[in-house]
Amino acid sequence: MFFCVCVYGDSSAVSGYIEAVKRLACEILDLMAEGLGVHDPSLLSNMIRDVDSDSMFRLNRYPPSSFHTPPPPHRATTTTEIGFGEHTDPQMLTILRSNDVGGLQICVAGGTWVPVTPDPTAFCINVGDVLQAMTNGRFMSVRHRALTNGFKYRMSMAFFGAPPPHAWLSVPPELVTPHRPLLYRPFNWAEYKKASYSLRLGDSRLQLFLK
Ligand SMILES: O=C(O)CCC(=O)C(=O)O
Ligand SMILES: [Fe+2]
Repeated sequence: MFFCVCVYGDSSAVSGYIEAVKRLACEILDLMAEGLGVHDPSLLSNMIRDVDSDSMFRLNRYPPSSFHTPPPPHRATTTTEIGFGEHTDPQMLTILRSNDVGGLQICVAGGTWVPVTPDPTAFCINVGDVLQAMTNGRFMSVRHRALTNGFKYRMSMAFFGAPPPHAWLSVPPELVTPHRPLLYRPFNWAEYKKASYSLRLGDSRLQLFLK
């Protein structure tokens, strides 16, 4: 069993944190756009800066596997379980931070799951589906999942930078060339969210928007 709480910013500690990671997300997006040679480097981050941005903050708490099924007395370890099933984050960019308990894994080419070393002093940055679409596939949304630990609680907090519901997710013209034609048809975040709700967590949503 896994618990998650979505927070829309109320206590000053939480809203201070959200403001700081939002700024970080915008800086990263500006650097990404600059690196891709996009003429207006704030084109991506403006989506998150917009007052109507649908960004969200989530706290995840994964009780240890032994919380529900204690290991038999002769065994020192329990098996790990899936705490958060495999998925890609639908938004643009995720700024994730966890306690010192491992569990996050990312899926690399060939379908191998690679553990991310837990570091409570570091941020893990995930590219989400919308950024994949807006960069015409230059940055790829990362498939990931979280396992529970045998004995310890894993806690994580994630800021999901998202566009306003009705903004068109347009691809900068510099990223569309004869060699790299447009991958996805134009859509907005409201449409994408609606499509996501009709699918299962692990389904590949972007496929529905291929041109
Ligand atoms: O807890 C984690 O490390 C991953 C959480 C996650 O993928 C999510 O909240 O979307
Ligand atoms: Fe995620």
